[in-house]
Amino acid sequence: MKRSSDDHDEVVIIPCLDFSFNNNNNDDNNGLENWRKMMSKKVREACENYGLFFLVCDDEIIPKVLREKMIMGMKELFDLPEETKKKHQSTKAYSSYSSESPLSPLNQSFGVCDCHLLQVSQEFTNLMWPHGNPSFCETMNSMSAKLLELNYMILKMIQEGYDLPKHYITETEDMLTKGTVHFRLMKYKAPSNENKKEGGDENGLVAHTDKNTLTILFQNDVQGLEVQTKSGKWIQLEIPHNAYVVIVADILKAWSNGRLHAVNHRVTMKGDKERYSVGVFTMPKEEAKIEVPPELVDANTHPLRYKPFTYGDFMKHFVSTLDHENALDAVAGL
Ligand SMILES: O=C(O)CCC(=O)C(=O)O
Ligand SMILES: [Fe+2]
Repeated sequence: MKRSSDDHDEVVIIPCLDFSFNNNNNDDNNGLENWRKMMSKKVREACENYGLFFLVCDDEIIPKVLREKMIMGMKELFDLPEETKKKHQSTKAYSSYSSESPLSPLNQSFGVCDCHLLQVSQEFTNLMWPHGNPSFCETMNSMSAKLLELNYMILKMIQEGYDLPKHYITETEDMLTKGTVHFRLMKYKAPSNENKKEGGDENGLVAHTDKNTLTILFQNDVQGLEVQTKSGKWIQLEIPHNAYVVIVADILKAWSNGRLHAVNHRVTMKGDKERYSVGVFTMPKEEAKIEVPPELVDANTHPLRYKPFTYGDFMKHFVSTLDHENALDAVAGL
């Protein structure tokens, strides 16, 4: 468990789950199966209660050195001239370079769609560097593939946490995944001196819920990610060194009939250090129908909140309104 606090001293304990199988030294299969069952319940509880959890793991899941290489490579990437970075453009949503904007004056980001495919990361690094950058290409590709695998594993555990019949797990997996995967690299500048003199901090990323299924993030050790508790308070997360942050997004909230909490979050920059973060965002296919399993509906305690909808319709509505708070209810709310 890790503490996160805000200015009003509300202390919220965000669960920190250790996914290292080796730390659970069970030789027999039953041990592993029991471990997974127990962990699935913890994952479900954290996602229901907080809409997020911290995850730590051993090198077998994601090597620490890969994480370090990723952050180092990102520094080099964001240091490239603006005109080079702007070459990464696509008509697809969230798949281009975005420089600082009035809404996010400190934030630059690269969205790379399906970066776990080698050809995609090669095209990206060949575009950014005159001779490519085989080492960073390999790092990006490997990191996105590992985060994607972890993302799918957590999605499966969430479903197992609800003890749904086996056939659902495969069907839901097809529904919740199998779409494009967004890999995002972000840099947040430290707030300007002028702002610091006034003791202020600055908006790194505006408040939002994620519009995909499940997000995994990690950062260099500069804090800045804040979440809104169910009681409405904003707290700054103290993300443990080497931990990942797993965030429930809107599609999981809808699928689970509102049981899983899509947590509102934002980035606020303080201090004088730059922050780098990386995220993998899984999303369904456009035509995938998001439908609540009947097992998650209970007339008394959990009446049906969402009618079936396609991911494409939801995104079309969101992109045209940019209404973060009400997009889900507007499209599917009952
Ligand atoms: O930089 C971060 O830690 C958060 C990024 C985020 O929330 C997003 O890209 O949706
Ligand atoms: Fe987000």
